[in-house]
Amino acid sequence: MIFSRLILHPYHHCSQLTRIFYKMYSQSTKIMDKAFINGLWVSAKSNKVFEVQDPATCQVISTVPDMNVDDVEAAVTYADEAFQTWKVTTGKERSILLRKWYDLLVQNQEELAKILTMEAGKPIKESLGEIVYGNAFVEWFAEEAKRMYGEIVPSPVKNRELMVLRQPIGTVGLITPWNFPFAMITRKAGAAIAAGCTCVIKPAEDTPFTALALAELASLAGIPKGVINIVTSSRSNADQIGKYLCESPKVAGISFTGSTAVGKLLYQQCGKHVKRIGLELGGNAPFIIFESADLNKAVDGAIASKFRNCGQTCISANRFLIQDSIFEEFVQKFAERIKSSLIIGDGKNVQFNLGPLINADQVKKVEDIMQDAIKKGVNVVTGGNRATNVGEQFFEPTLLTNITSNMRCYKEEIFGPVAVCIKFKTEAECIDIANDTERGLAGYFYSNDISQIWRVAKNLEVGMVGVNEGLISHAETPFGGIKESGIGREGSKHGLDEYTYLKYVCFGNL
Ligand SMILES: NC(=O)c1ccc[n+]([C@@H]2O[C@H](COP(=O)([O-])OP(=O)(O)OC[C@H]3O[C@@H](n4cnc5c(N)ncnc54)[C@H](O)[C@@H]3O)[C@@H](O)[C@H]2O)c1
Ligand SMILES: O=CCCC(=O)O
Repeated sequence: MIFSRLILHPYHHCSQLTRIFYKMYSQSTKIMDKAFINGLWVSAKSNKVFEVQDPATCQVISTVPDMNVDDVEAAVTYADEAFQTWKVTTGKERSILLRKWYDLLVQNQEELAKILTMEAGKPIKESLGEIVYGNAFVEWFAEEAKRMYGEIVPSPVKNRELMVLRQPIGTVGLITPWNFPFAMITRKAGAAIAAGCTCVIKPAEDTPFTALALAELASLAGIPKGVINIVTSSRSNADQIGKYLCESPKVAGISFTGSTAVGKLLYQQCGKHVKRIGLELGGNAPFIIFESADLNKAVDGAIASKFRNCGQTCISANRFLIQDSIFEEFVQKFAERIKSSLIIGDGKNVQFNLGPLINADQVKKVEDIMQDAIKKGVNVVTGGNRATNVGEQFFEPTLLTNITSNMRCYKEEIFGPVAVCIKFKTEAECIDIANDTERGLAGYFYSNDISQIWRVAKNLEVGMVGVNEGLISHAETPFGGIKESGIGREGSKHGLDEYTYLKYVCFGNL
């Protein structure tokens, strides 16, 4: 059915997008095996490829080029060439092309969601949610492209006029994760292209297909060759590609979303060349429920925040902090909701709303964290095991109490469907626990005490706060963290800042 919809699509040839579907949904032997450089679909210079698996079935979907530093060098050269003409386009011209891209993304959103579910395992409804969310960045930056304002500064001396221009920084390297393989690209590339930059994008090895589909639609929208390039690579080549992007004089900046360890490495590599870098790294979000909270609303928020993408979200609730007077009642309601509303299975089937973990490493990480907690005396209220009856990479939605501060689940970003419930007595104690981490991405709390709401919103050491709300991300608002969760902001009117620099121009002797 999908395939016939795409045949009717007004594309002039069997597009890349169509070929991906052909493989996925008709069991054809045709494979989608190309990266996208300078407007062309290309193999790796080495001709090497690597396999990408469906995390729900562990079956190979297809192969893509396993590119290395030779390929990324070519991509950067083309992107740099394209920058020479792209940087002099007007904001309005860039806006029109971004809008065309957005329109095509919207027209293809159902198909894009299916690709996303296939490679990331996200339940299909949630994938559609990510596509809609990701598209909103392209729409937003199509509008912002026209508003890249400079400043006229009143001169403190006579005979001078002072002006501040905003200019694109150049070619940028965008390195993206597997957990939001679509929206993390549109959030970065939408802003970069709007600002007049060109991009070399390295998608995560687990999820290259949504990136390739995005490039196909960008090309159909008329975004010129070289402005968007996608370099696919296996994990083993990621470090040399990252290093090249950080060190090449033709790359003006890096934007990265992913683990704190890799973010720190890229920061170091960029530091050597004083290169611009935006980092959106791991979180360890507290989700606090105070005794004045509406517990039913808190349970809604807890489910949405904890189990979004099976817990594999940088802003997922990682530690539930619950005031002692309502601890038992909240835990009971939360456990009941987990059992009654989360249905684990292959997300291609609309009846399932909790998918697999992305890969074997992620399953092992969650299992190890669980084993450590069991050894140290945790109480498993529900779940706690791999759901091998469903598939190799599925993990039961889990709720834990009796947490102690020496457990890994107390300190680490779990990135899985495991909810950790910790009791506290006073607001001060809870703020201390919430802030007792080197991370500072998001924090959530439920309260109906207005003074407390102001105090806690201000005292949480994070870049984003949800008050009586568990889902907070929008294209219109600044996304980013403090402490070791990163630097810079994405989305919102601040999103262009990462990709522009200010140039002060002094007109003298007038
Ligand atoms: N902040 C987030 O949204 C986010 C996303 C993914 C993973 N994580 C965290 O990271 C943990 C591990 O996941 P992961 O290993 O896939 O994340 P990762 O940081 O290793 O991977 C993210 C991206 O970085 C690339 N990469 C890896 N090593 C690189 C290097 N040396 N130089 C340049 N690029 C490199 C990967 O190929 C991928 O594209 C997760 O358990 C989770 O805690 C966070
Ligand atoms: O996990 C990273 C991104 C999540 C979001 O944008 O809400």
